[in-house]
Amino acid sequence: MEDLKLQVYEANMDLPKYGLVTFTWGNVSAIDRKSGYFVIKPSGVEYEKLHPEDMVVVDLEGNIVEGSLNPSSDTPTHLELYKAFPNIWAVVHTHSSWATSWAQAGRGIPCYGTTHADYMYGEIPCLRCLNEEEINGAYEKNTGILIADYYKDKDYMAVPACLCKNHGPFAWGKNAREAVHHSVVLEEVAKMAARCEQINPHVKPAPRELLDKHYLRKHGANAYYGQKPGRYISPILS
Ligand SMILES: O=C(CO)[C@@H](O)[C@H](O)COP(=O)(O)O
Repeated sequence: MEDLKLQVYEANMDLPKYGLVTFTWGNVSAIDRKSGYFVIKPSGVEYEKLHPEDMVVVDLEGNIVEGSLNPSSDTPTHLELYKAFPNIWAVVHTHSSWATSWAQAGRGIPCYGTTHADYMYGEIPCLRCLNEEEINGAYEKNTGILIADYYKDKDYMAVPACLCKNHGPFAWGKNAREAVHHSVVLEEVAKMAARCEQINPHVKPAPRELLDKHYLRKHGANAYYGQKPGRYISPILS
């Protein structure tokens, strides 16, 4: 687990490096699928005071397996995503300001150009706000269940990120580095899309041919994790 702790530490340190976090508003985790243990940033620890040995190891029941600090408050959300998405190995949550602005506005981010299309096969969805019972219950767990439920009939790697209304963005990937990369892409396309709509309020999403051209040439319809041909269900095709 020491290697995974170092990977997760480095990925967490990339959050301030890429301007995705203010104070401690973000966390990265990654899972060892053999043991079912995942490593996550400790709660409330400033990045500049963070060390690899501070990372917390948690099992898929939510028990702390290793570590003296409390795991991120978002641990239950990460946990639900690892249970629901067997082909992911890392999760990132931030409050990056452009993506969080779309989340607060309750809007998904349309694909307006090839920057978006290269990584996300269509609109980045904004999921509904949790209801009163979900908010007053196990909020973070319910956030993970909401995301898992949205993607249950979709290819969660075709659009490896989403927005949770009145909260913020979550992203995932095949390792911590890729999950952070998706978070950076998300924040950049959120910024571009907001400005695009300011410049031209009547702007339309990019044509489907452009989306297909850019996404599929990079990822292919079944590029991810050996998915069976014909099984491919993208968020916008289902
Ligand atoms: O979404 C939230 C709070 O609204 C959290 O993501 C915090 O922004 C980070 O919490 P820790 O990881 O430090 O517990």
